[in-house]
Amino acid sequence: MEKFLIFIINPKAGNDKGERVWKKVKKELMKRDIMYRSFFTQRPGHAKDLAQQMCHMHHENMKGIVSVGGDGTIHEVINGMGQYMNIPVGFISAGSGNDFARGFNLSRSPLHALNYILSSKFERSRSYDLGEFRLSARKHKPNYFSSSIGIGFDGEVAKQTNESKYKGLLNKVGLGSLSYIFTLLNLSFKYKPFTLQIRVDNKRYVFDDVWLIATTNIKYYGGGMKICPEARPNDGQFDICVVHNLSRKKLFFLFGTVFLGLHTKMKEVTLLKGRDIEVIPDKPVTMHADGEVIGTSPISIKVLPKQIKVI
Ligand SMILES: Nc1ncnc2c1ncn2[C@@H]1O[C@H](COP(=O)(O)OP(=O)(O)OP(=O)(O)O)[C@@H](O)[C@H]1O
Repeated sequence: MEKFLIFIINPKAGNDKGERVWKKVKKELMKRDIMYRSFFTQRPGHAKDLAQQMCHMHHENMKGIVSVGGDGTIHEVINGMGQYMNIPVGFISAGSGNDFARGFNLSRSPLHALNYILSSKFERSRSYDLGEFRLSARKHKPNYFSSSIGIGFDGEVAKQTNESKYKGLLNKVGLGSLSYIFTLLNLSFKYKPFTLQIRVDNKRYVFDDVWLIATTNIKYYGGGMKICPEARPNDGQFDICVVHNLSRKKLFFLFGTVFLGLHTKMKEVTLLKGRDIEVIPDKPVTMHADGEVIGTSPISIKVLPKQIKVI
């Protein structure tokens, strides 16, 4: 039996861009007479279930599994793959942020990315590091992330935006990204920083007045911010950025400089590197993994070197 590609499409990604991107991709696949199967997600969490079912049923007949959507969709696909992480994954950008494409050096143009996927030798896909995390310090079963985990201010921005009424309204008029800026501005006057204990490999640190901690596999974050400019997805470790003792005025300065990675020069920014990380704030703070809200701290994070294959 000829091997085929599986596409998992989030039609709602990028304010319905997923559906539009898929139409173009499908046309190209038909034109080139490519063997594939495709599935649309119908709800949050569905991409994970689909990936799990497809890997279970077709792992022997599959060339690869391609996620069409944003960072949240590929996050779910990877979490559904479980024991089948040896199956190569592809990514066609249709989200609003698409840091996965930036960080893994993939084209953000859907048709270029498709072209690249179709011409690649799947068995020779490169292996990259993957993140494993457990909530409540090692008691929970592991979940995975490919790009980053954000703890604190940005976790709260993600949570409050998703719960807001204005996100839906702005999405309808194609201005969904503005909803994050609204929440960010609002929270920047209200957010209460916290004290943090963090263990990175065998070293322990304490930081006061912490706004956020980002643990990243790639340098990009939140739609192109260079939060950890030295992060590489194949170096066997994570880069960590702790923002602490920051005045509210300087918070805006940080947002102005982070897209170029120049925030790292600020004395309020500490950068660390490590493989095995435990984060314990003095109160529960909201966290996201690859932009998806995952709950509240504490959390333990571990690098799984060369664990995923990216087409
Ligand atoms: N059919 C659906 N209806 C509503 N939400 C969905 C559906 N399918 C998936 N989702 C959810 O859509 C959310 C957003 O997806 P995704 O992150 O891929 O796009 P995005 O937010 O536009 O992009 P990015 O994360 O790159 O900014 C995810 O949380 C996912 O669970």
